[in-house]
Amino acid sequence: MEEQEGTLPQKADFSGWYNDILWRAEIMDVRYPVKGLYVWFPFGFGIRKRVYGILRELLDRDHEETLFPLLIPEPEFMKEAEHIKGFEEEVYWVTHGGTSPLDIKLALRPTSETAIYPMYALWVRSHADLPIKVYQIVNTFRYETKHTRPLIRLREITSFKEAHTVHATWNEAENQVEDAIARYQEFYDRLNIPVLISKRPDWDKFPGADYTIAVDTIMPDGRTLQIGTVHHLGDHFSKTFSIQYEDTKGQQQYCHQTCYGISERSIAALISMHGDDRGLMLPPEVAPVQIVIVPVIMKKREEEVMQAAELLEKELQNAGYRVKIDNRDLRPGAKYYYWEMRGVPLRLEVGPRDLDNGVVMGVLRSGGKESLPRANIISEVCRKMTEYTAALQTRAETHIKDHLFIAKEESMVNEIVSKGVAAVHWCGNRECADRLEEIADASVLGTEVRTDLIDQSAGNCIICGKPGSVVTLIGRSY
Ligand SMILES: Nc1ncnc2c1ncn2[C@@H]1O[C@H](COS(=O)(=O)NC(=O)[C@@H](N)CS)[C@@H](O)[C@H]1O
Ligand SMILES: [Zn+2]
Repeated sequence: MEEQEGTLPQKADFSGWYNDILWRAEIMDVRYPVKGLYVWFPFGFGIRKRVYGILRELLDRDHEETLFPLLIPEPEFMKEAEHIKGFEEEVYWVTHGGTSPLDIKLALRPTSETAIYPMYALWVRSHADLPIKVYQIVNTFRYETKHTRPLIRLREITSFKEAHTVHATWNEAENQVEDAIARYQEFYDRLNIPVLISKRPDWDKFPGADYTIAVDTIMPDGRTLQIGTVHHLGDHFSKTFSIQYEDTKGQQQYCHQTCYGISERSIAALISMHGDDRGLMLPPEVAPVQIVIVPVIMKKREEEVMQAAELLEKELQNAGYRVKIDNRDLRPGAKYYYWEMRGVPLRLEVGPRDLDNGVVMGVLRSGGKESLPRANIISEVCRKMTEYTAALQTRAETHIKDHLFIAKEESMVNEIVSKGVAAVHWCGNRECADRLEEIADASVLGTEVRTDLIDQSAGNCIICGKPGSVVTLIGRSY
C-alpha cells in the first residue's frame, strides 16, 4: 500500500480518527463502487481471522458449524409475518438467472431463519433429535437506508456469525439464551471489550422473537454499538415452519428456538476501544504481528546486529510468537510509527550497546520502555505480554465506569447521553419511554441490566414517578 501522507486525526475526533485508521492501518478499503460494501485489506483480514478464531473456539465447545444457501425462495421468506414486516424494507431480491426472469424470485439472506428452518423441519423428527445447536459464519445482505459505515453498518455484512438452536421446551430454549449470553461475555472478555447486557424493550426486539437480549459497548464518543444479540424465538418459527418432534408419549410437539448473532461490529469495537492517537492497540491473541524487532544499525557493527536480530526472531518464532524484523531502509522513528499504527503489542530494539550489555530494549504499545535480559528473553516477553493485556483490561473496565451515569431526574439525562449511557428508573409503559426518548434524543437500550456497576433496586419512574420502576439504560446508538 502506498505510504499514507498526513497524520491520523486525534482520537478525540472519533469519527475522523475511525475513518482514517481503517485505511492507514490497512483494515478495510472503502473505495469499492457499491454503497455499504467494503473490501478487507489482508492485514485487517488477519485480525478478523483471529477474532473469529476465538468465536469458533468458544462455540465449537458444544455447537456444530455448517453452511446454508445464500438464496431464499420468496414463499419461504414470506411465511413468518413479523419477520417479513421487520425485513421487507431491507431484503435484496434476485429476479433473473442470466437473461431469463426467475419464476420464483430469491432473497439474499438478511439473516437465515427462513433458509434454515424449512430444513430443520426435515431434520427434527423425535425428541432424540434435540437439541440442535448449529451456527454458520457467512455474508448477509441488508439494504440499510440509515448511514452506512465500514464494520458498523454495512449492506453486505461480511462476517455474520449466526447460531440457530432448537429445543424441546421454552425453558430449555431460555437456558440456551443464558448460555449464549455467557459465551458472548467470554468472547468480549477475551478481546478486552467491556459490554453492557440488557433486555431490549418489546418494540425493539428481533422480528418474530419472544424477547431479545442485547450486548452493547460504549464507543469512545459515548454512543453505544450493539455488538451482539440473543433472541428467544419461542415457538413462533416452529409453528410457521412446522418444526415438530414426537415426545415420549407419542404426541407431536412444537419446538422452541433461539438464535444469536455477532458481526464485524465486534472488530469495530476492538479497534475503537483500544486504539489511541498513534493508531491501533491490539490484544496479543488477535494481533497479526505480535512482536516487531527493529535492529538499530550502526555502520561498523551492522552485520553483528542483524545476526543477533535474526537469532532473536527465530527464538521467538519457535516459542510461538508472530514476529517480524523490520530491516527496511527507513529511519527507526518511521518504523516505530508504522508498527504502532498497526497495533503491534511489543517492539524489541537491538543495537550494538544492547549486545554489549546482553539486553534487548522492550517497548510496549500501551506505554513503557524496559531493557530485558537477552538470556531469558522468552519468559521476559511473556511477562511483558501479560503486563500489556492487563493494561488493556484496566482501560476497558474504567471505560464503562467513565461512561455510565445514574440519572435521578429528567434534566440530567440529556447531558449524560451526550457523552455516555444514562441509567434511569422506568415504569415500563410506552408513553413514559416515548417522552424519555424525546427529552434525551436517545433510545431506551434495555432493562434487567447485567452489571454490578449500578444499584439495581427499584425506584420511581423518572417520568411519571410510579414507584417500583426498574433500572433502564438510555443511550444514543450507532
Ligand atoms: N447492517 C449491519 N452491519 C453490521 N452489523 C450488523 C448490521 N445489522 C445487524 N448487525 C449486527 O448483527 C447482529 C445480529 O443481527 S440481528 O438482526 O440483531 N439478529 C439476527 O439477525 C438474528 N437472526 C440472530 S443471528 C446485531 O446484534 C448487530 O450487531
Ligand atoms: Zn412512567
